[in-house]
Amino acid sequence: ITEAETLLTFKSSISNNTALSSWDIKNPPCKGNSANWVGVLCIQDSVWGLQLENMGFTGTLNVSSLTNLPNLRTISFMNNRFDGPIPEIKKIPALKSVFLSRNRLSGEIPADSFTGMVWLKKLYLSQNQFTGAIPASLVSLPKLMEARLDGNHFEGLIPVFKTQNLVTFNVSDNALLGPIPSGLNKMPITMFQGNKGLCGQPLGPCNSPTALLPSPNDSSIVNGVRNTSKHTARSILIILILCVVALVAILAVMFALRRRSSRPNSVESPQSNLEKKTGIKEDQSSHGGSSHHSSAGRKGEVPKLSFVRDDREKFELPDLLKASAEILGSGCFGASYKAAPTTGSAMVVKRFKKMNNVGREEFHEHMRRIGRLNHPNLLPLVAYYYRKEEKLLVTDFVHNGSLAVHLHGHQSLGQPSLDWPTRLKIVKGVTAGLAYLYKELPSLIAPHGHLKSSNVLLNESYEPLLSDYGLIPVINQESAQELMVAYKSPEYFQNGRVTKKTDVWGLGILILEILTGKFPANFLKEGQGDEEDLAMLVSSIVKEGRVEEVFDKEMEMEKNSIGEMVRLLKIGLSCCENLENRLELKEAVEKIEELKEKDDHDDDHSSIISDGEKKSSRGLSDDSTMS
Ligand SMILES: Nc1ncnc2c1ncn2[C@@H]1O[C@H](COP(=O)(O)OP(=O)(O)OP(=O)(O)O)[C@@H](O)[C@H]1O
Repeated sequence: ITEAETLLTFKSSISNNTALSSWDIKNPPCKGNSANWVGVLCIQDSVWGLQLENMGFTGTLNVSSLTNLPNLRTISFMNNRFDGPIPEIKKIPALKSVFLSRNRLSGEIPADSFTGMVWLKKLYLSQNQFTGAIPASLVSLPKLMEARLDGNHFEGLIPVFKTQNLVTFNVSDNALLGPIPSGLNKMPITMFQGNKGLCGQPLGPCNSPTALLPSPNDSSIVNGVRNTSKHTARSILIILILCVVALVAILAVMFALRRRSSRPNSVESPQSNLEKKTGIKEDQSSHGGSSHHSSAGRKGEVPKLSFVRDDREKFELPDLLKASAEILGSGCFGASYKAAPTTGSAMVVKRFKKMNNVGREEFHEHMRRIGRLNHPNLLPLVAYYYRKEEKLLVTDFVHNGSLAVHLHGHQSLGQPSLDWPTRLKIVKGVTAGLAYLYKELPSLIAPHGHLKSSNVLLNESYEPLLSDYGLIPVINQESAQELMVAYKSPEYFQNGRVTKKTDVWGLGILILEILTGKFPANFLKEGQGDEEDLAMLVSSIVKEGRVEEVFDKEMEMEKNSIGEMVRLLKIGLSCCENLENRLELKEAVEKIEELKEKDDHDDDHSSIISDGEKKSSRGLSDDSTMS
C-alpha cells in the first residue's frame, strides 16, 4: 500500500473533508522535501507530518490507517470540529508531536493511552472537553517536554511525573484538586490557574482544606485509578471548606475597600494623556510574561511592557502614557496611536481587541516567537502588553506612512504619485518579507494572514516594511472572517478554509492594487459579496485587449518599461487564480525577483500586450508565450 493510498483512506474517514480536494492519487503526496498535497509535510519523498489545521473537519478522528506511514512523526488537527473520544495515537508509537487542541474531543482518556510512546515530546490537548483523570501513562514518557491539557474538564489530582524534561505542563482551567507535585513547583503560575481545588507552589500554600487530600505520590492516583466514593466525600468536604474560606476572604476585601474609600486623603491617580485620549487603561493586576517583569502587578507597582527584543532601549507604559499621543487611524481591531517615550524615538501603540484565541501563556510564547523574527522588510515587534480584555503591540513609528496612503491619498499629502521603479521595489520587498515569514513560521497556514496596503509601511527610501503579520493564531476564530484579510480569500468563501496559498492571493491582490491604483473591494466584504473583485476586474479589461488601460493613470508610464509592468500584472493575476492554478509562493518569489525596471531591448511589446487576449481563466497566458 502506497503512502498516497494510505492518506486517501485516512481522508475518506474524515467528515466534511472538502479542504483535502488537492489530495489526488494522480500526484504523489511528496516530491523530495516538498509536498504536492495540502497539509502534508514531506522528507525525502515520504510523509513525515500532517498539518491539517483549521479545515472545518467534523466527525470522529480515526488515525489507525496512518500506521502505514513509516516516517510519520508529527500530526496536527488543531482548530477543527472533531468530536468523540481521543484517537488511538499510541498505534503510531514513533510520533514525536501530537496537536489536537481546539476541537470538541470528549470523554475520559484511558489511563494507558500513551503507553509505549517513548519518542513523544509534545502533546497538545487544550480546549477540548476531556473529562476524568489525567491519564497515568503520561507520567512515564521519557521524552515528554510539553503537555498542554488546559481548557478541559480534567479532575482529580495531578500525578507525579517521572521525566526531568518537562518544561511546559499547562493544566489551567480544569477541575483539578489537591497539591501541585513538588517537581512542578517552578512552573509559571498561569499553568495552574482556573482550577478551584488546586493549591501549593506556585499557586500559594496548601492551607487546611487540601491537606486532607492524599499525597500525589499515592500509588492509586499515580496509576490513574480513582477511588470515586472516597473522592466524592472528600470533594464535598473541600468544597464546603473552600466556600467558607471564600466567604471570609470576600468579607475581608469588602471591609478593606470600604475603609480605603472612606479615607479622606485618598488620591485618585490622575488620568494620563494617552489614557484620556485613547481609553487605554493600565491594569494593576496584569503583567507581562518575561521574567524581569515578574514582580509587576503587585500592589503599588505599575504593569510593564514585555519587550521581545534585546537591541532596544527599554521604556515603560507610563512613560508612553505621559507622552502626547496622536491617533494614526482605526483599523478592524482598534486604533493605532503614535507616542514617544521621554527619551527615545516615536513608537506606535496598536490596540487589539478580539485577540483571545489563546491563553495568557500561549500568547506570551507567540509574541516571543514573533519578536525573534528579523528581516529588512518586516516591521519588528518591539514590545507588547497583555491584559485579558485587550492587548497592545508596540512597534517603531515609520515616518513615510503606509503604502495605502501613497497609493490612494498622495494628492491630499501633496506628494507626487509613486513611479514604476518605486512600485516595483515595493513589490520586491513585500515578496522578500513574505518569503521570510514562510520560512520562519512554517507551522502557520497563512504566515502573514493580513497582507494589505495599510499593513505595508514605507521607510525614508521607500523600502517596504510588513506589519501585523503572524497574528492568526491569537485572533478569536469567530471574528477572523470579519477582521483578517486571509479570511476574505475566495477559498474561504467557497470552502471555509485558509491554505498555504492564501497569502499568495493577498500578494496578488496587493500587486494589482499597486499597478492599478484601485482599492480592492475584497477587503471590505464580510460575507460572500457579488461585488466584482479586483482580480476579476483587471482580467476582464485585459481579456478585452485593453491592458494598457489597467495601469494607474497617476503612474508615469515609461514606454521602455511596459513589458516588465505587464509581466508583473500577469504574476499578480496568477497569484489570484483559484487554488489549483494559483502560483506557489516560491514560484511567485522567483518570477518577481527576475523582474527588471526596464524592458530588454529585444522584447516585442506588442506581442506581450496581445498575450492578454489569449485566454486563461484570468485572461493572460502562461510564461512560454511571454519570452
Ligand atoms: N508603525 C507605524 N508607523 C506608521 N504608521 C502606521 C504604523 N502602524 C500603523 N500605521 C498606520 O496607522 C493607520 C492605522 O493603522 P491600523 O494598523 O490601526 O489599521 P489598519 O492597518 O488600517 O487596519 P487593521 O487593523 O486591519 O490592520 C494606518 O494608516 C496604518 O498604515
